[in-house]
Amino acid sequence: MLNVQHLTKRFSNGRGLHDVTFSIPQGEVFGFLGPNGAGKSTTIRHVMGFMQPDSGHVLLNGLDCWKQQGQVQRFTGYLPGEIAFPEGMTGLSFLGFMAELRGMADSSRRDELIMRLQFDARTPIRKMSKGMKQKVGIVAAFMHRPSFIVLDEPTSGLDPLMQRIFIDLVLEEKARGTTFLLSSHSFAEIERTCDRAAIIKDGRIVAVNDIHELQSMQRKLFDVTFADGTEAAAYAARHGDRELRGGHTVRIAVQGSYDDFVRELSAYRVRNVDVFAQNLEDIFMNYYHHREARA
Ligand SMILES: Nc1ncnc2c1ncn2[C@@H]1O[C@H](COP(=O)(O)OP(=O)(O)OP(=O)(O)O)[C@@H](O)[C@H]1O
Repeated sequence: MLNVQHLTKRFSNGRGLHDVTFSIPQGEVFGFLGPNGAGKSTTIRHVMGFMQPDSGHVLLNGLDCWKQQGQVQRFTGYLPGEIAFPEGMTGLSFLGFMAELRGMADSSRRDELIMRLQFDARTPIRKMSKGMKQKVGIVAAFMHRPSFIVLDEPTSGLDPLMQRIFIDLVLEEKARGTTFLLSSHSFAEIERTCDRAAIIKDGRIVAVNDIHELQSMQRKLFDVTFADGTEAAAYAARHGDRELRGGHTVRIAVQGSYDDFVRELSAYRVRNVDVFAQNLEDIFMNYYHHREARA
C-alpha cells in the first residue's frame, strides 16, 4: 500500500529527513513514534503530497504522492497535527465544505461519526475547545470511508473516554481492511491499535518493530502476598533473584511465559497479586539503546 523509499529532505536549518525507508502493507495499522521535532509531521507531509522530496520517493498503491497528489488524496483520509480551519464556519459547515470538495452525496457516515464522538457540530469553530476541533478533524478524516488514513497525533486534546471511542473506531476500520499511518506520543494508543511501529529520531528511522514482539519483551513485576511470613520466606529463599518486600510480600520479575510462575505459586496460599508492567516506551528505549551500544 504505502512505500516510503530513501526519503530525504534537508531544510535550510540543517534539520529534515535522512534516508527514511519503510512500507505499510494493506490493512496494517502502522505507528510512528518519536520525540518532538523528530520528523514525524515532515514525513506525513510528504505522504500527503504537500512537500516535494529532495531525493527518494513516496508511493501509495504505486502512485507517486508528490506527482499524483490529487489521485492519492481521493482515497486518503488525513488528520493534521494542527488543523487550520477557514474563518467563520461551524463544524457542520466545514464538514459540508469538505464533503463537497470530495464530491460526497451521502452524509450518513458523517452523522454517525458525529453521534459517536458526541459533540454539537453546529457550534462555530472559533468557540470550540481543542478537543471539539479535534473531533471535527476526525470526522473529516473518516467520513468518506477512505482506504488509507493518516493521523498526526490524533488523540491530543481528547479525554480518556473519547480516546477509547477513537481507538474503537480505528479498530473497526482496521477490521474492514483500512490501512493506517498513525503518529503518536502515546504508547498506550500505539500498543492498542498498531501491528508494527517505527521510532524516528533526528530525521532517521532507528527501529521498526512488531508490537507483539515488543509486548513479549515486556517484563512484568508481580508483588505476591502470601498467607504468612513463613510461606513468603520459603518462596523467596527458593529463588535468589526474588525480592522479599517486607511483611508477607515478595516481588518477582517475569518475562515471556508465565507458566512456571503460575505453576509454582499454586503450591502456596496466595492472598493477593499486584502486577506492574514495564511500559512500551521503556521497552522501545531499551531496544534502541542496545542497538546503539552494539553499533
Ligand atoms: N518548513 C520547515 N522549514 C524548516 N525547518 C522545518 C520545517 N518543517 C519542519 N522543520 C524542522 O524539522 C524538524 C522536524 O519537524 P517535524 O514537525 O517533522 O517534527 P515532529 O516529529 O512532527 O515533531 P512534533 O511531535 O513536535 O510535531 C524540526 O526540527 C522542525 O523545526
